Amino acid sequence: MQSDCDPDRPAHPGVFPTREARKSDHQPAGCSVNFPVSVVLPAGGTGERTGLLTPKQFCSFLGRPLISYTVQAFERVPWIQRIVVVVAKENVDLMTDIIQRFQHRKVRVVPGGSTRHRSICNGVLALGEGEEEERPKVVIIHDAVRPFVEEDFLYKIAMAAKEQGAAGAIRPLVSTVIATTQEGYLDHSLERAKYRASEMPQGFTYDVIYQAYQRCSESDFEFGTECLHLALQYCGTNAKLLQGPPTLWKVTYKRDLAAAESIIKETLSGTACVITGGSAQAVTLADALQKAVGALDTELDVIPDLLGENARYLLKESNFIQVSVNGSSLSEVETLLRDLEAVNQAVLHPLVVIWMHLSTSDELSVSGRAVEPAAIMDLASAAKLQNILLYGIQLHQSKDAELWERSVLKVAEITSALIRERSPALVGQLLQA
Ligand SMILES: Nc1ccn([C@@H]2O[C@H](COP(=O)(O)OP(=O)(O)OP(=O)(O)O)[C@@H](O)[C@H]2O)c(=O)n1
Ligand SMILES: O=P(O)(O)OC[C@@H](O)[C@@H](O)[C@@H](O)CO
Repeated sequence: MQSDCDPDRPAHPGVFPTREARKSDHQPAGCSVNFPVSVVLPAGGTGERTGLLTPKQFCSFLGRPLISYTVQAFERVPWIQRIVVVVAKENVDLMTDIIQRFQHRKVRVVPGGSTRHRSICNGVLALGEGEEEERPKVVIIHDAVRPFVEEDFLYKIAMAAKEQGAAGAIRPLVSTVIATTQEGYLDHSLERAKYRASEMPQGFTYDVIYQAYQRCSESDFEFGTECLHLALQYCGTNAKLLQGPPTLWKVTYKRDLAAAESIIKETLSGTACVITGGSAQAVTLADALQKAVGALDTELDVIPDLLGENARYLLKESNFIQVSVNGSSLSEVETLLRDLEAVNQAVLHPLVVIWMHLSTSDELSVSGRAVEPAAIMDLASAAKLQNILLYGIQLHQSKDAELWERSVLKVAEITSALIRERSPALVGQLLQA
């Protein structure tokens, strides 16, 4: 086996799923892959261009580092067997902790190198360390700071890489590329229509990318930024280029972190389920809410309970609205919280639970509060420990149609904001609509 790309790279013991474990992975319709595919996620950089001390791949969004979102995007693809994450030596333990904390599978951590190519090379070598038959047919290489990648495009890249030996994602150029003189003047500009931006993911047959790194120069390792070029230059393999979706962008500058957080929050706030308990007034509120919140980009499913068929919502939903009518008991939402804790779905991101208290009798509207705020605050503090964000909204069902409509619109606005922002600051608050 050739010497390391980074001579002082210590092999990091990793555990890959056994062949038997792999066979259990089903393959979704439309993406049937009949050859082994592994992934290398270069994550060994320092993220200088963000201006932050924390490398961008470890910056947290909703309590989880960016790299964990990227790993999740790959580990949920059933035809991907192994994921090698390449991090700076000083971050190997941190990455190992992230894998354990967020219960990532199929992942091995490998120390990176002083440049991106050296890191990627270390990852490729790690994939070749097992028996020959354990080696992947195709290696997908993907910057760890590009978290928004979907299975269907990965499938296209993997299939093209198997056919051609190499494949890469491209996107149209936004700005024109120009060459400058030594003195900082325009030398010439390139005809933008003839060029494309090279993005990730890229795919290679294992032999091509392995040989490319065997044969490339020190200058390639030190200054290169393009694996497709290495495949062409050193293996004569001309990559198939596939136009990817706009979501393949790379987190590079500080503003990109804010953009990534906004997309993550948007992804989590698309749907919610309203549990009515079967009460007629709750159903009336839920139906009105469904129309109002729908207009605010969150789709609501209205269900009476989480029993039988409806239990599936516990496993697929990130946002829950428990409607309670009159009474001051929190028992229904306490039951919901217990059900959510039992399915342990809040490992990867915080769940939102909104307790919506609808008072329909006039005397309660006079007192203004049917529930002691301290009660919901205590419950919310306990739920927060399970990464569940509990909020309260109180509203009164007015007999005045206009007033009722205004209340429902206000509840819809508050509900959408709570689901979208997932703000820790409002946890346990009993908001009045
Ligand atoms: N020695 C290096 C340098 C970069 N990368 C990884 O390659 C990907 C793309 O590189 P880039 O966006 O340039 O990341 P950084 O090098 O961290 O950014 P900067 O240039 O701003 O420091 C990132 O996931 C980065 O962690 C790596 O694995 N090893
Ligand atoms: O140069 P950086 O390390 O910022 O990013 C790496 C990019 O060059 C690379 O991801 C794509 O251009 C495809 O090779």
